[in-house]
Amino acid sequence: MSSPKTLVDDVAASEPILDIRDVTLQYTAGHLSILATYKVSAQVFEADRFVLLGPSGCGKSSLLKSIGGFHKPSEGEIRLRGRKVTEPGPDRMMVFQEFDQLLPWKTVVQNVTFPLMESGKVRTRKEAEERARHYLEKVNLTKFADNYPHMLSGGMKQRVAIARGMAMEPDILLMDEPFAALDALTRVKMQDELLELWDDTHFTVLFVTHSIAEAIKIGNRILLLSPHPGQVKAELNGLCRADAAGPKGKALERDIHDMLFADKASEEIRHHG
Ligand SMILES: Nc1ncnc2c1ncn2[C@@H]1O[C@H](COP(=O)(O)OP(=O)(O)OP(=O)(O)O)[C@@H](O)[C@H]1O
Repeated sequence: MSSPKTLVDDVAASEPILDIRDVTLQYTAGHLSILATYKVSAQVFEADRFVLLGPSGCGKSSLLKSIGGFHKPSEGEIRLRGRKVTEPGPDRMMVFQEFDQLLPWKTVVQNVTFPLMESGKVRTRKEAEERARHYLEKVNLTKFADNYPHMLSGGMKQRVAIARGMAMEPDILLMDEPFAALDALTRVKMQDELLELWDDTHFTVLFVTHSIAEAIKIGNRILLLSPHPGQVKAELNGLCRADAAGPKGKALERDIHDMLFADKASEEIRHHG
């Protein structure tokens, strides 16, 4: 009789969509060289809700920019479906924290159709419009399709950005603290909506946050990065959504907090000891 399959077997059996291999990211400012991440490795698989979690300045945004093709690693490489990432492309769509990521002179639906037409993802304007309206419906914005961005709340603008990203049907959606600038209630609502959207379409998403609670709520996997320069501290797999809001979620939150700040605590002990 064969032994039961484990999560590890499943992960090993499938090819990763995104393969981050020993990625070191560096900036140069004058004579100064700033290390943002050091030898970070991770693999993201189809339909993962993969969260990059770490304190401010640990290089989360830098890593996302590098995956987006905007920043070349000084060491290591990033592969998307086996191809080395060297430049931006429509196979990786980004959603940022800022509310000004929409084109203010275009309506909501035009903001979604614009990259579809520009990238040649669809052939006709009609096809682009149909696809845009389909995704706007998914984020509950049908009624606002013909409004301009300045007529929308922050949460609604983020929904448009999500619809725009999803309409491109990318290999992976890259989200850089997309809800961080929202008020607490809207943030919770948007997290719930994102999960509902995932239940509906099972898209692959890489989600950056520095909120432990948000990471636990959103992710089925979490990559924990150490403070600056970001290095992999731990990888948490097989997280269960049903546990996130209960006592198991709270215990995990405490464990993650301890893991993230263990170095700081031991440093403080060294300093004061
Ligand atoms: N364009 C840049 N030029 C020089 N240094 C930069 C640049 N962008 C980021 N850095 C530095 O790289 C390090 C990582 O920054 P990054 O913004 O990637 O971190 P982060 O984890 O996303 O932080 P936060 O959560 O605050 O957004 C920081 O020390 C930052 O000062």
